[in-house]
Amino acid sequence: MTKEHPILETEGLTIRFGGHVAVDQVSCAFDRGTLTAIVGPNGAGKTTYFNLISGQLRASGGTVILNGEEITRMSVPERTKRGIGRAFQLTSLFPTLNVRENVRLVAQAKASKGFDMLSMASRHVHLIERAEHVLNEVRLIDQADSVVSALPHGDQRKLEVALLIALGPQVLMFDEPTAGMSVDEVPVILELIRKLKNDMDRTILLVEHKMDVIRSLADRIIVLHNGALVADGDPAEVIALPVVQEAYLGKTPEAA
Ligand SMILES: Nc1ncnc2c1ncn2[C@@H]1O[C@H](COP(=O)(O)OP(=O)(O)OP(=O)(O)O)[C@@H](O)[C@H]1O
Repeated sequence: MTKEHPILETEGLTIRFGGHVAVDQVSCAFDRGTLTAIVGPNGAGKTTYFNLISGQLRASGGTVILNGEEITRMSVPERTKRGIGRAFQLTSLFPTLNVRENVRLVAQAKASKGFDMLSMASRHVHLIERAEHVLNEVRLIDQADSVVSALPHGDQRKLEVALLIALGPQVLMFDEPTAGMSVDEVPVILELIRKLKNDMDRTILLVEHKMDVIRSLADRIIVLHNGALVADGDPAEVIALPVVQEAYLGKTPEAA
């Protein structure tokens, strides 16, 4: 069997802010059905690298390729349409609407291409069913009638994941998904990401500082430092690298 081409690639991806090179010639390929954690010290360029992939920032140089198509100069909506989904873009889409309506609206936006083929009524039923399915998947069904702005923080984060799933992206990007969560909320989000990962069609990129989260989820770790890719490989091997332990995570191997 021939190997599939990577779903996502960056080639020499670079961005400069004035004289500062925040992402420096990063070349990396991501295979379908994998979860890659992106680690590195504060200011290493992780979020900027995400912004270049999702389209919030335009590259100074290099390319971003999705499914063999160059998307480097496309807008965020164009990239979203092609299959790049990023959790934070969807936060509190319509804070005054309830949870179910928020998910339905995203499902509707996703399905809008087929508008002429379905009657309004059957289409509406289908979208409601799709919303219910997604809310079951993220265990938010009991909050389906709650107004988003009144949801507890943990449930808002679950809704972000629900909106992402409703969008049906091929590449799912999470930037510190457990940041600011209480200890009992963290396992719920991790379990959701694990479930997404087990669906082989989904490719996940995760920026994360917590090593226990990375250990439990990642198939691969890449390390950025001063904007450059300095390590890439199997989690156990990358975590054990002295350079990661000492310089990037500030811990001894025993403590990490
Ligand atoms: N819009 C911008 N204008 C100028 N400098 C920027 C901009 N965005 C990011 N930077 C700089 O680029 C570098 C990389 O920042 P980035 O936020 O990507 O790091 P990070 O690895 O995500 O850090 P953290 O772990 O703290 O979130 C930093 O030096 C930051 O100050």
